[in-house]
Amino acid sequence: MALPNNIGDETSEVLAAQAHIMNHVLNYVISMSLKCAIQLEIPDIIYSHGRSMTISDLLNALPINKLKGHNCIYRLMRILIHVGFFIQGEEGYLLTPTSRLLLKNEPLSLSPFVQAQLDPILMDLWHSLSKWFTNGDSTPFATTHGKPLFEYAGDDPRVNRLLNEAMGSDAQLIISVLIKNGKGVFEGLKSLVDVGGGTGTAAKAISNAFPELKCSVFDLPHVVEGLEGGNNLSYIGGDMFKSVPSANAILLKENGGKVIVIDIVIDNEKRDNKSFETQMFSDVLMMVHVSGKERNEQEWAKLFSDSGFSHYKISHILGLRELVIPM
Ligand SMILES: C[S@@+](CC[C@H](N)C(=O)[O-])C[C@H]1O[C@@H](n2cnc3c(N)ncnc32)[C@H](O)[C@@H]1O
Repeated sequence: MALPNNIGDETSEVLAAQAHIMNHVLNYVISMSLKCAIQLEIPDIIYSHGRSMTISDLLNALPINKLKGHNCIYRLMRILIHVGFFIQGEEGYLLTPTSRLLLKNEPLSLSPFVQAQLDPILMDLWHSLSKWFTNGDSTPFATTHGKPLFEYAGDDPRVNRLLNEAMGSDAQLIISVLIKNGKGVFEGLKSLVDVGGGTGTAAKAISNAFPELKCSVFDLPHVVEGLEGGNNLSYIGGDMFKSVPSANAILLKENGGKVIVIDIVIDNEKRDNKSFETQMFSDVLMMVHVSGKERNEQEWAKLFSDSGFSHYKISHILGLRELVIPM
């Protein structure tokens, strides 16, 4: 598209297109600034301060080279305030509900999720996405040092911990909402296995809320190695592709045959809203990280019917995730 000579509608269109490109391409500035703030423990420092925190107080409290301080921290905070992670009050910086959800000791903290998503081990996968599309072999994209990401984690304790903590932090909120608002889901169950249940965040919460329910966490051996269960909680290591029929992000399966899926259902009707955008993010993320996908309702329906279920119920009680129960 050549730039027109006279300033008019077409020029505005090109300028708007340029701004559109810049905004989307530079979006990583926000994620990476947030990651930096979390690594410097800025949310925790402001929280511990107990009231608005001036930039001088923040600089004094930060474990940074003071020569790099004032101006750069001010600029880092300015963008994070702009997008709603902090508030600039009259007397200094304050937390928002979003930054509270990033505090280290907050039970529902999403900090581990942020750290993992923005870790080079996951970010690197994106750099070879186009190469994968064009190369001649048929390997699934998501390989890290030649292995699927979750398998590779078995060779690298840092990545194992990073992924397990990230998955757990994401699961904590969802499962507490489900236990609070969807108690009926677990009624009548005697035993339940959380397939791909990570280090057991969800199963632990369920086993505590339902002491009569026997819960097992099933995941790859390196994920559950050394983990100890309790009265009604146990850990089993194995490969779901060998011993359990195909499962998705979180699959809870009772011995009697009830299947409970907590996952995204892509909703094309919501095309113009934010949650559709997040569903798209998640779908492409699944493609790149684990050669997986998010499904729309028709695709879920086909999966269930191919697996021998005649119908299913979708309940919208979990924000971005849905509770999907095939019957
Ligand atoms: C997206 S995470 C979900 C974790 C957990 N459900 C949670 O929400 O915290 C997927 C989980 O599946 C596990 N996984 C991947 N491949 C597996 C396999 N072949 N057999 C068993 N578990 C597997 C991973 O180790 C990981 O813990």
